[in-house]
Amino acid sequence: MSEKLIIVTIDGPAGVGKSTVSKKVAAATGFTYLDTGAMYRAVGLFFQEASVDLDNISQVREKLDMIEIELFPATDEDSDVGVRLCGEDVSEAIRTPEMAMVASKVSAIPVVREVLTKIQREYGTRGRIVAEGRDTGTVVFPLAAYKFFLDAEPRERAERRFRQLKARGEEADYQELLRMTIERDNNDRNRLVAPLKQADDAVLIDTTALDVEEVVKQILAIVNG
Ligand SMILES: Nc1ncnc2c1ncn2[C@@H]1O[C@H](COP(=O)(O)OP(=O)(O)OP(=O)(O)O)[C@@H](O)[C@H]1O
Ligand SMILES: Nc1ccn([C@@H]2O[C@H](COP(=O)(O)O)[C@@H](O)[C@H]2O)c(=O)n1
Repeated sequence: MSEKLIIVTIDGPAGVGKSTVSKKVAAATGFTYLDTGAMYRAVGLFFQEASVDLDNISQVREKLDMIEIELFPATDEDSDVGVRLCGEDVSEAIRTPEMAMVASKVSAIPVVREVLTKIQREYGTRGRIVAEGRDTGTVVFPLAAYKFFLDAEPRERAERRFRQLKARGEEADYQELLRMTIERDNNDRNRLVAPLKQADDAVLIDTTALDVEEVVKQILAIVNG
């Protein structure tokens, strides 16, 4: 396979470390990092601001036709990918735990997935992509050369999100984060369209007892073969 077609997919549940690990793998390989979650968060923000009735599919379709999402690279490994929504920088607004819950709702709507999956695949045609999300290895890039599924205990993942928010100087309630983590897991795993699951040919890495560097090392050992 020519190198330009190599795509790495990293899927897994909320708070497991996909973004952190994916950015480091992309930096180490010189690949481009694709944060598919940021797209769903941006759609969620757009629908919320436009007071879209998520049960009104024709309204959802009409609003989807108006949306313009632009991702731009994170300034460093510790920052998130930037997002412009119809020209407005919403990079911070999409990163709240509340927006994650909204994203988890809109991501269950088939036409939303259809539109965003098409955009994600267009990114993929460039090759040399590290794509992270819930369905990048099962639906978006089923022929990806390397697929990984990261997992960890829900309490560990809520702990990680708690430490992340506190480190950013943000208010955080561990019990509420644990509740939201479990709710997002249920939404993502049980939806009818593109549910969160390990691709049959994905390498499972249980990160519960591993630190970030150990996870990145395991992935690079396989990708760099
Ligand atoms: N193996 C690990 N051990 C300890 N902390 C980790 C590990 N992996 C990631 N983290 C930390 O956990 C926090 C959440 O990681 P990250 O945002 O990458 O998760 P995510 O899977 O992208 O979450 P979401 O899907 O909700 O966006 C970050 O502060 C990150 O540094
Ligand atoms: N490929 C994806 C990526 C994300 N989602 C949904 O968006 C929510 C937010 O994603 P984060 O990775 O930024 O937390 C997530 O909870 C999913 O519901 C998706 O469905 N498919």
